[in-house]
Amino acid sequence: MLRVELTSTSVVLECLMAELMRNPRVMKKVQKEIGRVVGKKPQIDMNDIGRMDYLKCVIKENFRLHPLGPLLVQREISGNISIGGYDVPAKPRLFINAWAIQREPSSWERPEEFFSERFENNRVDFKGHDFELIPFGVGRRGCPGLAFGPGLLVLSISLPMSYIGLIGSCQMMMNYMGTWI
Ligand code: HEM
Repeated sequence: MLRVELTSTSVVLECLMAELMRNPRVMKKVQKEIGRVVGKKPQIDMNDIGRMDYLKCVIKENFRLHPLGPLLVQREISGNISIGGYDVPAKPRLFINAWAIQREPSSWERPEEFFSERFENNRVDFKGHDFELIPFGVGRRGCPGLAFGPGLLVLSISLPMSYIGLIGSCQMMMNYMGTWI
């Protein structure tokens, strides 16, 4: 199980790296923030993570555009229900399409664009209370890795980037992940 779940974090990280390479404007902003908060310190701590507000927006935007498994959230329906005017009988398995929900134009302006600033001064989070952003699922069967999955991403991105730049960090991360997968 641990092997699989570390793989999930590395897949998300890979998408994040790709988005940073595709969006040099965002990458520069992230590098600047990391430089300001971490500088050349040999270690980063929880206080540093708390101060990287832009990186958090970037991570949220990455979760929005690239949910790990678009149909990973599944539920069995316990009783007859009605959803959006459709009657659904008890028992069938319901696949919740996070990919479509997180690109829904009525919830997100310019949904196809990687625009991290949309999360600045925005209460929407991925903790399972805002149903327009559900990369970790929701409710009792939601992902228990929520507590540290995003933290792992911040650490993985910020440490290598503050020293050796993105390309080097990509290689380093891939090597690092390779030791776990
Ligand atoms: C960025 C990383 C991760 C993402 C995006 C992610 C996403 C998800 C999603 C969407 C689900 C289904 C939730 C639902 O049905 O409501 C899930 C389930 C689960 N995740 Fe994660 N996950 C991540 C990392 C982790 C980590 C690091 C761990 C553990 C160390 C973990 C452990 C689990 C377990 C045990 C379940 C099954 C929960 C259940 O069925 O009750 N995940 N994950």
